[in-house]
Amino acid sequence: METKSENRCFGGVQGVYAHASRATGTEMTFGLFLPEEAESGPVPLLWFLSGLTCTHENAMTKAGAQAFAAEHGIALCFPDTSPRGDGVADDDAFDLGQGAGFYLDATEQPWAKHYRMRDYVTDELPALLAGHFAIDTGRQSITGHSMGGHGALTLAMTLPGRFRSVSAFSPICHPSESDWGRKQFTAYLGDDRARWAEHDATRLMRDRGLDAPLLIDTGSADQFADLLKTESLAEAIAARRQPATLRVQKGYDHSYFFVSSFIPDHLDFHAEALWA
Ligand SMILES: N[C@@H](CCC(=O)N[C@@H](CS)C(=O)NCC(=O)O)C(=O)O
Repeated sequence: METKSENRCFGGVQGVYAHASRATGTEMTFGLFLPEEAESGPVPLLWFLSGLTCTHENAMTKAGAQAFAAEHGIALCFPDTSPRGDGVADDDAFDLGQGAGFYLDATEQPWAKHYRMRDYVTDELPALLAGHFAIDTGRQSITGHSMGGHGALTLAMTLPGRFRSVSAFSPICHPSESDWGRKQFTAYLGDDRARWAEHDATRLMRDRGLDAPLLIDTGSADQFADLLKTESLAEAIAARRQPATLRVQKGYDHSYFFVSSFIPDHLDFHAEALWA
C-alpha cells in the first residue's frame, strides 16, 4: 500500500492511500480519516460512499465530516466510486463507467472484469483497513450521497448485521425505475430485472427491510428529485413499518452544500449507534 498524503486534521490524520486491488484488478485510491483516539487503540468506522462523477476526494474535501468524526472518535473511509485506468471499460456518459460503479459486481461484458465495487467496498477494503490501521471492523456504520446513498442502503440491506446504523443524503432510491439505474443495471447486470432487485433500495425495503437505525435527508429543491424517486422508498418504508427518519429539507439542492449542512446530524446519529 502506498501513502499518497497524510495531513494533520482536527487532531487526527487525513490520509490518502493507493493499493493494487484484488477485487477490481486495478490500482484503487481511498481516503481515510483517523481521529486522535486511533493512536491508542482501534476506533469505530463510518463509510462515506460518494456519488456520480466523484473520486475518493469529493466527500473528503467537501462534506466537512472530519470535525464531527474527531469529536466522536470515529474513523471515516472515503472509497473511490469505480475502478479507473486506460484499460478499464468506460462510456462517454458521466453516469456510466468510470465514476459510476453503482457499488455492485458487474456480470456483463465489457464491465465484468473490473467493475466489482461491492466486493471491493464490503470485503477487500474492510480487511485492508483492519490489517493496516487502528480500525475496529466490529463497529461499522455506513452513509453516502446520491449514488453513494444507494450504495449505503443496498449494501446494508443485503448484509444484515454488518452496519450498526445507516444513513443517506439524497440517495437514488429506486434505480430499477429511474434513468439513474435502468441504463446502468442493464449494462452491468443484464436485462433480467430479477437480478436488479438486490441493488434497488425500494425493492429491498419491500422485500427485506433493514436491521439497523436509518436516517435519510434529501432536499426539497434537489434538481435530480425525479431521478432519485424518494417517494417510492418512503412508501416502502411506511408499508413495512420500518423504523426510520426521512427528512425533506426545505430549499436544499443536491450539492455538497446540502451534505455539509446536515453532516453534523449524521455523525451524531452514527456515533450513538457505534458507541452504544
Ligand atoms: N455532472 C452531472 C451531475 C453530477 C453530480 O451532481 N454528481 C454529484 C453526485 S450525484 C456530485 O457529488 N458531484 C461532485 C461534487 O459536487 O463534488 C450533471 O451535471 O448532470
